[in-house]
Amino acid sequence: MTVRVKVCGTTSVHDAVLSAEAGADALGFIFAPISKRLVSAAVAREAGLAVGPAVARVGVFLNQGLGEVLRLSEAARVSAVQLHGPVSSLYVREVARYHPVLRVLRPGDLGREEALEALALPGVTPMLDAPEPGGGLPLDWDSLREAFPPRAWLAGGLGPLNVAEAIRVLRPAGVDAVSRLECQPGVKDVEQVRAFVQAAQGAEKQSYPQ
Ligand SMILES: O=C(O)c1ccccc1N[C@@H]1O[C@H](COP(=O)(O)O)[C@@H](O)[C@H]1O
Repeated sequence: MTVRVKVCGTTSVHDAVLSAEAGADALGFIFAPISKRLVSAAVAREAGLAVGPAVARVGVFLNQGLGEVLRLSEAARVSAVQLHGPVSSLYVREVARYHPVLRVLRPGDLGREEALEALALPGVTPMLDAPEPGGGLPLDWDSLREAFPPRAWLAGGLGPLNVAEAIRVLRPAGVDAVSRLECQPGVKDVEQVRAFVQAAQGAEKQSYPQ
């Protein structure tokens, strides 16, 4: 099994190339207006062209209208969409008609039927994140061992120093991080990005020996 590594909050072509060269499998582009890492569709599109199709480009949205999600995703030419917020399974289904979806859940959502319903839809992959997206706070991984959904990705306060432990405990399909990889909001710290990708890939070799 290969753990996928996503570096989120990309706001420039420079940082996109930096993360791709560090070995990231996916880059996140945040289109939520409240974010300190807000990026335009034009820059995201240019960054995607710079890294090429081997690196996934994920458009990140927080509780935004369906039309806005589809319009920005099309303009930025993303290859997947990440949906945060209390949106309905009908909304997730509609987005998944056009794009592969990472549906973000918080630990408190794991018992909610409406939240879990969306995970059964074709093209929808779960991602577990902390209640405050981009807040840099890790989840309590041990308490999630039983409830962690199959095929799920993990986010929330991950960085070079703790990602290996998170992978060992929960065995996620992918890991995602932003705030611990920056020198300031929206600007990548190259050493942290490299160390994060290496730590995740190294943990994978230990956790899933061939
Ligand atoms: O980072 C943001 O500003 C943000 C805003 C709106 C939606 C999602 C956002 N970021 C996501 O937060 C998680 C993890 O962040 P962190 O590593 O804990 O800082 C990640 O999924 C980002 O895509």
